[in-house]
Amino acid sequence: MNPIDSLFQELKKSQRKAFIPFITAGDPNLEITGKLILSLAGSGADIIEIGFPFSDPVADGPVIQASYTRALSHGLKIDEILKTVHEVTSNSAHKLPPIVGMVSYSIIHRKNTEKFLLHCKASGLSGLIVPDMPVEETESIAALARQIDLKLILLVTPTTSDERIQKIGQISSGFLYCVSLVGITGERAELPETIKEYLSKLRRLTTLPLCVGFGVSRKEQVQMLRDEVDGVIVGSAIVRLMEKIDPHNSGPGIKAVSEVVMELSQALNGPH
Ligand SMILES: O=P(O)(O)OC[C@@H](O)[C@@H](O)c1c[nH]c2ccccc12
Repeated sequence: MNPIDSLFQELKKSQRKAFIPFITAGDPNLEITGKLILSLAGSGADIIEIGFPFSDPVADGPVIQASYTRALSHGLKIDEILKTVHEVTSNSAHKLPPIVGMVSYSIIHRKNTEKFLLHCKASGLSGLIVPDMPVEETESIAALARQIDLKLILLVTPTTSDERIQKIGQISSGFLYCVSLVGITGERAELPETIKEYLSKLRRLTTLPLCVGFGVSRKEQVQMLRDEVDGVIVGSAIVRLMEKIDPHNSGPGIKAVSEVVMELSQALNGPH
């Protein structure tokens, strides 16, 4: 069984929710990405989302764009990201949380799609989040992904029509990425007031686990969401701290990232 499916089954039994931190691959370098994965795994991450930096990002706010720029400034290659994931997942003495890649369709499209998906799977990724998949390509890629048991996680937003939500719900697997707001990634002081209605509408339209991302950075926001969702995704609040990691002395910077992850995952699953 795909590790994402077993995770959500286990969480459901113990009435827990998935905490999903996002980090950019290669910021400040891939060796540190490997160390961050291990550190997040020990700090309460239930799934780890790894962003594949892209020069023309989709929906990314300034914090994540800057992180992509830092990563790409050293000539980062997609194959090297997958190599790092493979090294970390195959060498770890402990069971790691499932890792999903956040990959623009443009990256997939530039490669041979089938080969790329197989390479992702063989490297130890459990799924891919593709935020900009063209509707016409979706079904064939979903079929390929299904064949090799790689989850294909698609996004819905507050402006997606009910009809489309149902369609996306049928094609997606693993979980549904529920974008909390209309806009780009980045920390927000407030989440939309209508978020609970939006989530209960999604519950009626799909049986997939619902994970909410965009704008979430505070304990109070995580606590407000925890009864409505199956998981929470946090990117910018974590990536903002990655900028401070000193590649020559990465310990303190990695610790700072992990502390935030621990705090937020405890807010998600700790006592009310
Ligand atoms: O940064 P935020 O607001 O916490 O949102 C999560 C998000 O960063 C991460 O899932 C993500 C990064 N880049 C993306 C592009 C599209 C969709 C999602 C993403």
